[in-house]
Amino acid sequence: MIEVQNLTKRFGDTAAVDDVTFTVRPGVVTGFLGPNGAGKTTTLRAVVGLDRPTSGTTTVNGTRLQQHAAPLRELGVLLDAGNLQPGRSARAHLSAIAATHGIGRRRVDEVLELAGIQEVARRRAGKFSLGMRQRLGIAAALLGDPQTVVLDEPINGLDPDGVIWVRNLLKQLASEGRTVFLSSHLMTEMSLTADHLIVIGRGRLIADAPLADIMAATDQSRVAVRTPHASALTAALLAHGVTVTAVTTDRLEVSGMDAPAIADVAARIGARVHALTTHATSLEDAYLSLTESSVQYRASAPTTS
Ligand SMILES: Nc1ncnc2c1ncn2[C@@H]1O[C@H](COP(=O)(O)OP(=O)(O)OP(=O)(O)O)[C@@H](O)[C@H]1O
Repeated sequence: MIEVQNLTKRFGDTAAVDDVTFTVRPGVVTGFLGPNGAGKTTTLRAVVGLDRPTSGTTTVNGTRLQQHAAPLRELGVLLDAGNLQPGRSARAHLSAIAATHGIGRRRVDEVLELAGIQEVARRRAGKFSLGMRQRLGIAAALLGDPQTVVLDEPINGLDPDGVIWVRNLLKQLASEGRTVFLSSHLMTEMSLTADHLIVIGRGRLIADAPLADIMAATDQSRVAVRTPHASALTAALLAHGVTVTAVTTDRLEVSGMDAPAIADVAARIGARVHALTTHATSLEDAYLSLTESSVQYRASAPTTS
């Protein structure tokens, strides 16, 4: 369990994190989302003891991290996969970390195998691809068989196999009753992996809820309609109070009514329909609507000439 209580972290005049309180519970995968500069890394650095908060507290498994006798056994961390000595082999890297906690060679072999890098264990980590470094970083995070894991962007640079591996690994860790907290900018992957989401923007908490609730609260599902009778169907649909957008002369986008109901309206007025395609709300839609007012760095829309 991770408990963040009234966490504030200032850098000069900037409040990178501003009075944030949340709990990350065991047994589920919790995703941490927010626009660039929202304060995610600052929060994670405070949680893992790398930064001292300006005010507020963070605890891991009920205790301040500094007070744990063997922190690696409590908390596994992946914050910066590039942070390793390039001349060392993967095995030497893990062995050096293991030695600080009296963790034996057998566990080093176990995590090398778990991360799928035992074949390259003797190669210099400096020669590793980003994906292999990520795997090595995750192996290091799991060395102490920790009850809680914190991973910042763990799927960066991974190939599709690697992405699926991380997804299954995190779900497995959660199903064993561990606390799993990860940040990622990759919405589709987050929606496939996380059960619960914590969202921050401009240093403040925006949402702390199950993924399903966040998706349900932003029902932006829409139906694409292909019809040679677009104007007659538009008029009939508008009479039902739904929103209709003409995409091309024979394509409409409808929100506020599901596909069967649209088909019924079309049948009643004798409008032929060639295709009806439902686009469900994506986590990206839900996320954008949640963070709309808290995006600090938004690119302006491209202009068309
Ligand atoms: N060491 C630092 N010194 C000064 N300002 C900092 C420092 N670290 C972070 N900040 C500022 O704090 C704010 C939050 O940054 P943070 O890196 O925590 O955001 P983030 O959500 O992790 O962003 P990203 O998604 O881009 O990684 C930003 O305005 C950033 O410029």
